[in-house]
Amino acid sequence: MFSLVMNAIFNYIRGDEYPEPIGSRNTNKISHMLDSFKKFLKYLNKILKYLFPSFKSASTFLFLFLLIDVVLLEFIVYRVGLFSGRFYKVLSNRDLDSFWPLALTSISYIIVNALMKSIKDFITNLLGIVWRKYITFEIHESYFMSKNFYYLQSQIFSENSKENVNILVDENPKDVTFSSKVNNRRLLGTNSVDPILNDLNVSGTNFDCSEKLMLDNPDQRITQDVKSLCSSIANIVPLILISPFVIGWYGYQTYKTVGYSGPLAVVVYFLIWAMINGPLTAPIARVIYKQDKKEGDFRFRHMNLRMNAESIAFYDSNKIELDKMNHSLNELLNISYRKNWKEFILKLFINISQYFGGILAYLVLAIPIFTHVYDDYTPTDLAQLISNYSFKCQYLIYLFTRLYDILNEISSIAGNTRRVGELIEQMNEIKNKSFKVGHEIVSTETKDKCFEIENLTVKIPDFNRKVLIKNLNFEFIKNQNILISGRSGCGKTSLFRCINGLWNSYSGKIKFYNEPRSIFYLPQNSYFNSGSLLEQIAYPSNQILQDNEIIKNILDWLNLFGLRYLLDRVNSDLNLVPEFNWSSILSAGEKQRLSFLRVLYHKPKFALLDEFTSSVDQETEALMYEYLNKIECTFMSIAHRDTVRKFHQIELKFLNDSNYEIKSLV
Ligand SMILES: Nc1ncnc2c1ncn2[C@@H]1O[C@H](COP(=O)(O)OP(=O)(O)OP(=O)(O)O)[C@@H](O)[C@H]1O
Repeated sequence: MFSLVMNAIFNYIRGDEYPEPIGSRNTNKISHMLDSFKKFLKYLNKILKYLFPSFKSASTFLFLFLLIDVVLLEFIVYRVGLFSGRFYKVLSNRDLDSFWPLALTSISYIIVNALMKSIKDFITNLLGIVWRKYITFEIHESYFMSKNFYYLQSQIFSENSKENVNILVDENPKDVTFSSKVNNRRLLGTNSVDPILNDLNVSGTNFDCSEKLMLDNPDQRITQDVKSLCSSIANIVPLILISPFVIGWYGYQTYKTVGYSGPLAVVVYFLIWAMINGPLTAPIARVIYKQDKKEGDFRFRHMNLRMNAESIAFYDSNKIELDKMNHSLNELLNISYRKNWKEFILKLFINISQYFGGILAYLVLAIPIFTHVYDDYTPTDLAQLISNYSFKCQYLIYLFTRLYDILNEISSIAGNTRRVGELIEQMNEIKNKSFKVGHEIVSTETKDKCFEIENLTVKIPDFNRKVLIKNLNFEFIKNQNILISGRSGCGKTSLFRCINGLWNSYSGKIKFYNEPRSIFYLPQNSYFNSGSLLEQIAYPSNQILQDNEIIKNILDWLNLFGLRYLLDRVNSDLNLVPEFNWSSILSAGEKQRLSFLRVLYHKPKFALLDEFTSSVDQETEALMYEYLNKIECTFMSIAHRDTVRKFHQIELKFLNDSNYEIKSLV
């Protein structure tokens, strides 16, 4: 038993089923094992809290009920197993008086047995569903909180300490070390990127570039890994808990019949079985992990094709996509073939051992029978003894192999625990560490000022930390619309990311004089979710105003911006939820026009607009800008066309070498 437990734990600890992390090959194996085991316990502890939120939770009751059912089921199985022996005796003796009661009792037991087994399966599945609900709801809560879904899927590196909080939204600078280093350099007149990065490294408050906030397939972890983790735990934990007692009981029963040789033969048989089975199973666990990963990649490719079907069709790049898709499929199939071969050898061995296990009881019993131990038994009693012993012996073998399977399943549970645990931990890190920036509002009477930017130096939050914008100073105030221009890739959207709080890879101050969340953003890529036309316009608000005036305005805007025909698609019902996906039926310009209605709907005082007219004609573009003025919205807009300059009072232009210029347009 000990070797079994050790084998299962070792399987997990040595990390065979996971690809070895780069750079870890030369590290001390023992400490790596201990480290992995500690991690496993840490993640398990976290997950157990989700599984049993309280003593009174539904999952606690279900689990206890399941445990009771499993114990009773073992008792019934034992009783049912002894019926054949009793039938042997009754039939050999031609004892009709005992036959009918025995037949009725056995039928009743069999019905109860079937009922208990079905209840066990039912509760196990129910528990799996309840646990999945608990974990997934909790994960969703964190995944959608603090924009975790964005950080987990973007190539963004975290920062390693609170000292790195570079956003300064009030009057008291917090990032003294970092800011002062940068400022000193600037005072000395050093403007190149390297000295700033060197300063970062020696100051001890550097970014932790080894810690990337990207996990592979977070969607797979939430949708699949959680599901299989919950059902595996529901399946095996009750069995693990009762197995030692049931094995002890059957071991004792075989001992009572034939002495030590009974349980000893089973243990020896099982140890040989485990020694061969172990090396055959471990490589399969490795392959399963890789296969899961390849399944995720393959599914992602199909999803990607679905999302970008039109672009790919326009490029006429079917061949490239087909090659890539088939390449991904081939990788998956190759692993599946390998797994199948490995399973063939394992199953061959399992089948041989199962049949051998079937005759083991008779081989063991042959010894006392041929050495005349049971000479005083009548043939009928001997037949009953052989039947009973054969059942007990075979069931004991079954219990050992079941325990072995359970322990092997632990490595799959450990794998899923790790994947789900990593996700939970990563999300907590984003929440607790300094990754997300908390915006504060500077208390002031000047409500006409939206924010003020002081000495802002923005870096790309990747490994290289390239500086995009250096020492930027400006303020965004009412009725002073700002045009942001500059060559592609110079950092225009990145400035919005910093203001929004998506990136905190910057130094300097962003002082808000209005609630930061009241600023309305129109991102470069229009986004539409499923739902009614009204929901698309009211997005991102989920409390939709339905009064007559608003509806009338919406109908006017749809008319004005050439989107009236969209009403035909929803039977003139703004609240109708259509079958189609808005993103796939709208043209790029229509998407921009429909997104723009969101600004009109929300009427924000301040808005940040990222190339929101790049796909519409100039006439409509002018109308859109005029409407912004009409609703008295002050905006900063990123745009490339000269024709929009007249709608702005200030231009912030990004130049080469992270420099910029600000000029008046009036
Ligand atoms: N998550 C990211 N990880 C690494 N680099 C990034 C990331 N997001 C943006 N970048 C890089 O940052 C630079 C600035 O990007 P940004 O989106 O701000 O450009 P932009 O000026 O808005 O360009 P465009 O006019 O083409 O939209 C680009 O070189 C881009 O590749």
